[in-house]
Amino acid sequence: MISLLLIPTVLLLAASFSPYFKQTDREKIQLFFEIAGIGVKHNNEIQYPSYKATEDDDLSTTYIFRLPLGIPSKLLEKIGGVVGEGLNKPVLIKYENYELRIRVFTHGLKDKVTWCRSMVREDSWEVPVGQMLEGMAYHDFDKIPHASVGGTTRYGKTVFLKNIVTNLILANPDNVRFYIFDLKGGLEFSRYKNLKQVMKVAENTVETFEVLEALLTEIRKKMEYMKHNYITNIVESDEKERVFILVDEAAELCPDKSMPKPKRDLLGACQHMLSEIARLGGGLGYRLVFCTQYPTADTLPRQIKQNSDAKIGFRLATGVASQVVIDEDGLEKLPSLLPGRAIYKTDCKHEMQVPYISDKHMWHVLKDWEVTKDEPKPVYEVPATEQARPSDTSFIEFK
Ligand SMILES: Nc1ncnc2c1ncn2[C@@H]1O[C@H](COP(=O)(O)OP(=O)(O)OP(=O)(O)O)[C@@H](O)[C@H]1O
Repeated sequence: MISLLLIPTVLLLAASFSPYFKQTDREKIQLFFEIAGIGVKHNNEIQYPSYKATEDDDLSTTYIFRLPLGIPSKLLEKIGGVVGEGLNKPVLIKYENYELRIRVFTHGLKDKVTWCRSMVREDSWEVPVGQMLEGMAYHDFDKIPHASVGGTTRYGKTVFLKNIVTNLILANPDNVRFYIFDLKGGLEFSRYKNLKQVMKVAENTVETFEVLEALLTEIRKKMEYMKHNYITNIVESDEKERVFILVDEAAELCPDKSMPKPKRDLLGACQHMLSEIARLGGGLGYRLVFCTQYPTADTLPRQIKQNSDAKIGFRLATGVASQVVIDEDGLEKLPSLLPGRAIYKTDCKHEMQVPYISDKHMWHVLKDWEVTKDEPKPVYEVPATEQARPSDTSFIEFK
């Protein structure tokens, strides 16, 4: 029989401060198991996780316990909360093959992490998304092409996008292209027009429609080109170019019943084209980052969300809004008045502090890429020299 007596936090805290409790973290953890009933009852005897070993590193101490047979994962999920609250320290829990690892960190997340050049990973499509307890987390756009981002106004979405642009330009100056949809009137990204790697900054819905239409045509041509050359995914080919489509304030593209029909149709078409880009573009080298401060089923279309295997959420007002962005509660519990604090979710979930880059710092590192421009680059054309190469072994063949 399994026994779980979940005890109030106050009891854990009382235990922590009791005179009988001047013990090491390891001994306290062992006691928390007993107080919280984290164990398995077998033949009238409760078996708790038993201590095996301790490992130290610069950031933390990890206590390793052997788990009793038959302990349910639901019970293990609670250990992080129980031990974290009891020790009043940040902890991370891992369990596998009846081994439980409780990593107790010396420090919590920093309130601010300043971006620096050493965070750039040259020649890669990896971008630093945030400082976790364990170190910096990188998002690899070649592994997960699309990301959706949600968060209340002034909590760091635009800074996050600027972080992406800066890192990618420094990492791949000759191979990255950007299309930026700055639907808050071009306030934030207007100067980016002058960057060599930025093809277009669309500042209103009409421009957005035109650019998306051209992009979709380009994507379809590229699809034909790749089919022609037996390339199934750009990542497995010699093609180096990647195209980033950044949308800042997707809610501006949301049709509303109160709008005149032509405007509704225009916005509906924009949303549809973005969904198509999310659906078709990943394998072809197009990466979509879609941000909104008003996450609802209307502002974050289903197809875009389903194709975004990375979700980044800043603080939101309610659990319902959090569900829209990261498919679970949690963003409403992030600290208020702390911009840059986010949850990054792929196949697992981490809380982190997004690196902050000021405009001044950013333009200092990007100044070499500011150019005078005449015309935007044409849409993708199949190069005359690049015809079918069925014998080229670096490409994957359709069977
Ligand atoms: N990662 C960060 N670390 C520290 N401070 C940050 C961070 N990101 C943003 N900030 C602070 O918060 C302010 C607002 O950030 P930002 O413009 O990115 O918000 P936003 O979510 O895009 O807001 P809106 O939706 O209104 O455009 C910044 O000017 C900066 O002072």
